[in-house]
Amino acid sequence: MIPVEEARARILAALSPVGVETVALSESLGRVLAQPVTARRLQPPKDLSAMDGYALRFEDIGTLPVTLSVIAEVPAGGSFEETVPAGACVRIFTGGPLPDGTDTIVIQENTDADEAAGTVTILEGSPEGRHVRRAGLDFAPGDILVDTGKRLGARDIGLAAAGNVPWVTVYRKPRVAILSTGDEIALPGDPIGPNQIVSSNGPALAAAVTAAGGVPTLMPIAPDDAESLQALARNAAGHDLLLTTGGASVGKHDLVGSALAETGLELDFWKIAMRPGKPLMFGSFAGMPMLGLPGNPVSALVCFLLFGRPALTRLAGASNTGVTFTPARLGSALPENDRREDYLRADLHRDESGHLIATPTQRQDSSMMSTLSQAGGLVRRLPHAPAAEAGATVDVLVFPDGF
Ligand SMILES: Nc1nc2c(c(=O)[nH]1)N[C@H]1C(S)=C(S)[C@@H](COP(=O)(O)OP(=O)(O)OC[C@H]3O[C@@H](n4cnc5c(N)ncnc54)[C@H](O)[C@@H]3O)O[C@H]1N2
Ligand code: MOO
Repeated sequence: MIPVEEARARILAALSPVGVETVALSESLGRVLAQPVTARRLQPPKDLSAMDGYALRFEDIGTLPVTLSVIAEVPAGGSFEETVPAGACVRIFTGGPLPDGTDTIVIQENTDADEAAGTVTILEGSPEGRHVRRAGLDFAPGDILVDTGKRLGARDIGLAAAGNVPWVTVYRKPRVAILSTGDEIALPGDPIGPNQIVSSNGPALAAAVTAAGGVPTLMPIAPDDAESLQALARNAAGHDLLLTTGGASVGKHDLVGSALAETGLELDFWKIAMRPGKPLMFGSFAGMPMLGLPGNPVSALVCFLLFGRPALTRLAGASNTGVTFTPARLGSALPENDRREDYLRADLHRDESGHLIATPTQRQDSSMMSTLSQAGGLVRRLPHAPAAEAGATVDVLVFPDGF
């Protein structure tokens, strides 16, 4: 059994990002940048007014009140191409470019306009340069707006758009084959015998892959015979990752490791010091990295979260392949831990003072999907962690969106 951190490091070390493609910015949400987005314009393109008011020469408002003639009107997108002389100003609106000669904005609330006379009286002044957004305040042509390895969110898409970038080069989405194994497994909705189990692993993993930015292929369920298993696994060739579930343990019917080894599986490791998830295996098969998840549904999904998701992140070219933990206070006491690293399903809530409280579920059986679905995250207990009282600080892996 190898430690959890070592298992993840070995998986990540064996993977490299998939190829790239260029997509319209409007289609790029959640995609990972393979080339930086660089600005194609100066933003703002000119010195602009940040307020509705009057653009004037600061030197004209040394003594107040003062009446200036209003010689033009400049809305956002408009312009006044002449130089504003001393004693004059222009009516300007938020986003309007400052004409030459002006350097300061006085907001309209601090003025008294006489439209018939074409004048405005400045009642209250502004410091020099007030309410002016300088050209290039946000960015200049050639500036890197969003860097390689970032998963694009709405804010990044807005920034790229502001930089006049309509296309972006991103990694293509990793393709993941999902092969559930076991004679007892049936697909949801299929005719089902009294001793059969409905495959929760396939649909759950497909959803988890999609939520993590991959494209899942649900393969047919492999029965517990070596030949069918080998044939179905070979059919997955061409995917960027093969996920299997079940058949990973030591029982007579646990064939995944042995059957695939006969047809070229090169195993990197099998068995990790973790609960749930001990029989996890990792290797390469038919040119694909292969992650063999345990059959127990909670074990399969927890292993996906801790190893499959970082693997997908690496394949997708994203830089944040780590697993992030949040400190929380234990809602109930825990006994000391043995040599396996534990991941306990836990209810998460905030107390009146805003502290995150994590209360491990009473029953942690790795077949129980109900407790996994109801939990908010996993409490991590390191190997040999001492007994902990309620209120002690623990690390929690909060379930990500879509998981
Ligand atoms: N003697 C030992 N027995 C077991 C050990 C061990 O170390 N020594 N490890 C246990 C642990 S821990 C786990 S986890 C399981 C993992 O076993 P397998 O990966 O071989 O999984 P299976 O035996 O095929 O199935 C286990 C369990 O999960 C159900 N299952 C399988 N596939 C699905 C699916 N697609 N959807 C829903 N449920 C599924 C299956 O019916 C079994 O009940 O081994 C322990 N045993
Ligand atoms: O590690 Mo198994 O995953 O405990 O059920």
